[in-house]
Amino acid sequence: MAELLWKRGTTLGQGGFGVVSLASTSNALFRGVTLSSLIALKSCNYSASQLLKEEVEILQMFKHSPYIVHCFGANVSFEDNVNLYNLLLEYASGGSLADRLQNCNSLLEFEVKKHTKNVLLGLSCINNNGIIHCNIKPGNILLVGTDRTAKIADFGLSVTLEQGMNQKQGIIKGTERYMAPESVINTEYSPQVDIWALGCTFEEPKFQNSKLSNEAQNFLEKCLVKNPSSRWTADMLLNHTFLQNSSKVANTAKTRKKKRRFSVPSTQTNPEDNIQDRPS
Ligand SMILES: Nc1ncnc2c1ncn2[C@@H]1O[C@H](COP(=O)(O)OP(=O)(O)OP(=O)(O)O)[C@@H](O)[C@H]1O
Repeated sequence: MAELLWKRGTTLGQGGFGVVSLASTSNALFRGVTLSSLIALKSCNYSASQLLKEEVEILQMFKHSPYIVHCFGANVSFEDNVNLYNLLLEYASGGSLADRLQNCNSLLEFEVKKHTKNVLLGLSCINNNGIIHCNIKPGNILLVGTDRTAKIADFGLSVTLEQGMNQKQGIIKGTERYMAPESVINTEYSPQVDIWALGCTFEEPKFQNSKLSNEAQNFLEKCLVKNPSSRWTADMLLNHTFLQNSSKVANTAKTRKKKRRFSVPSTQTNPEDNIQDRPS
């Protein structure tokens, strides 16, 4: 099978499990997919590549979802006398939602609506296929293409439903400020932890603030229900009134220059804030 040829460029960022770099490719078409000339490489030392190998397997499951970052496979390179394991990913030219928030402090409600809808479509696909992401946060929502489509990335902490059910061994996964109460208190993991994290992603610190529309406020309340069995699922939230007619609202909002904004909690960038396999 044809190899995807690439040349490593500048570093885009550093995560808990590897370094992400920009790379240029020479293949215009790869395994039936038309490539842009740029991809992203998530690389780590080959000897510590188990988590990236698991991540590539999960990403391959979702290669047909437009709301999950596309993975072109993985390969090994020898650079500066080190064997590196590389995940070949679709490049998000818009950066992450965390970058977007850092640059603007708050988002117009129509933009929140658009991103929320896309993330929920991705989560519905993930959760209905038996996977729990476990690390939904602004830094793991990437904005791809000129239309800045929000896509879910970084499956480094993901588990299957079965693994989630058997997680009750004092093992905590996730990024603290986005972790659902049941996972912090009882190390309980179900698809509902992703919904809590989504709520935290778009929650305003002053949640009662009248700047939010009633629909937006009600939507967040459904995400942030303490009891996971009463928390709404991704499919239920996709039918919430907040997300209805989102493109129409986007146009109206644009033309009338509505000033309804979501400010979002400052995002954390310290990889040590990520908790992985930490005994409680
Ligand atoms: N496909 C991509 N295109 C563009 N930038 C990316 C891509 N994947 C990751 N990045 C950027 O690289 C940085 C590191 O990403 P990575 O997923 O490794 O870690 P993280 O989510 O920041 O941290 P952690 O792994 O600790 O949760 C992030 O800032 C992210 O925005």
